[in-house]
Amino acid sequence: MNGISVQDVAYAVAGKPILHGISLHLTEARIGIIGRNGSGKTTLLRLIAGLIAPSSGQVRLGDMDPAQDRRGVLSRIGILFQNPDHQIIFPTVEEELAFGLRQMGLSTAEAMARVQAALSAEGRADWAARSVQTLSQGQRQYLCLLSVLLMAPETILLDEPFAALDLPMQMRLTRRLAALPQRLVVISHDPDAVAACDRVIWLEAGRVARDGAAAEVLAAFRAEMARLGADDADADLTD
Ligand SMILES: Nc1ncnc2c1ncn2[C@@H]1O[C@H](COP(=O)(O)OP(=O)(O)OP(=O)(O)O)[C@@H](O)[C@H]1O
Repeated sequence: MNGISVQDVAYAVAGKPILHGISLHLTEARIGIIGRNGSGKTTLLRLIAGLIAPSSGQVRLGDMDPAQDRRGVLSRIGILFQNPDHQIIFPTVEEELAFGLRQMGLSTAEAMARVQAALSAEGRADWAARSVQTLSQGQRQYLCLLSVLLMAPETILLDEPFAALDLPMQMRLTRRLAALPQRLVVISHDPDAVAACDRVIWLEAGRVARDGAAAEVLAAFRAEMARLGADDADADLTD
C-alpha cells in the first residue's frame, strides 16, 4: 500500500490561513485525526483527496499528486463524508452505486453488473431500483460506504462517520470498518471514535499539536479539552 505524504503543506482561503506547515507521512492501517471544531481536519482530508490543492507544499499518494490526477485518485482514495446527502447525487440506489465505477472508466453495463453483484452479496438485491429518498440517514450512509467499497480504493477517508448514527448503527459500522483491508483515516472530535487507531494526529488551529500512539495523544487531548471545558468563556470562538 502506498504511503500518503503531506510535505510542509499550508492552505489559505481568501488570505485566511487554515493550515500551516503540516508535514505527515501516513503509512499505518488505522489513523485517527482529532481536533476541535474548526481545527482544520476536513480541510486536511480534502487536500489528501485532491479536492483542493495546497497553497504551498505538496501532497503525494505514492508518486501521484491527487489534485492533478482526478481519475487516478479514484483507485487510491475514497471518501465517506459526514452527511451522506452531500455525497449522493442520483435518485436510485443502483444509479448512485454505478456512478463511481463509470467515473473509473467502466461501461454502464459493466458498472450495473458489478452493482447487482455487490448488492446481492450484501443481501440487498431488492435495493437496486429503490429511491434513495426512502432510505434512512443510516442506510444512506451505508449506501455511501458501499459506493466507496465498490471502487476498492487503497485508503478510505472518513469524516465524522458516526455523527448522525444511532448506537446500534455505530456499532455495526465500527465492525464493518474494522474488517476492511483498506487503510482508514478517520477524523473526529470524539476521542472514543479513534481510540483503537494505530496512530492519532491532533490538529489544533491548523497545526499538528501532537502525533503518536492513540493512548498518549488522546490522554493529552482529553486533559486539554477538560481544561478548556472548565472555562465559561471560549476565547477561540470570539472572532
Ligand atoms: N472554503 C472555505 N472558506 C472559508 N473558510 C473556510 C473554508 N474551508 C474551511 N474554512 C475555515 O477553516 C477552518 C477549518 O475548517 P475545517 O472544516 O477544516 O475544520 P474541522 O476541524 O473539520 O471542523 P469541524 O470539526 O467543525 O467539522 C474553519 O475556521 C473554517 O471556517
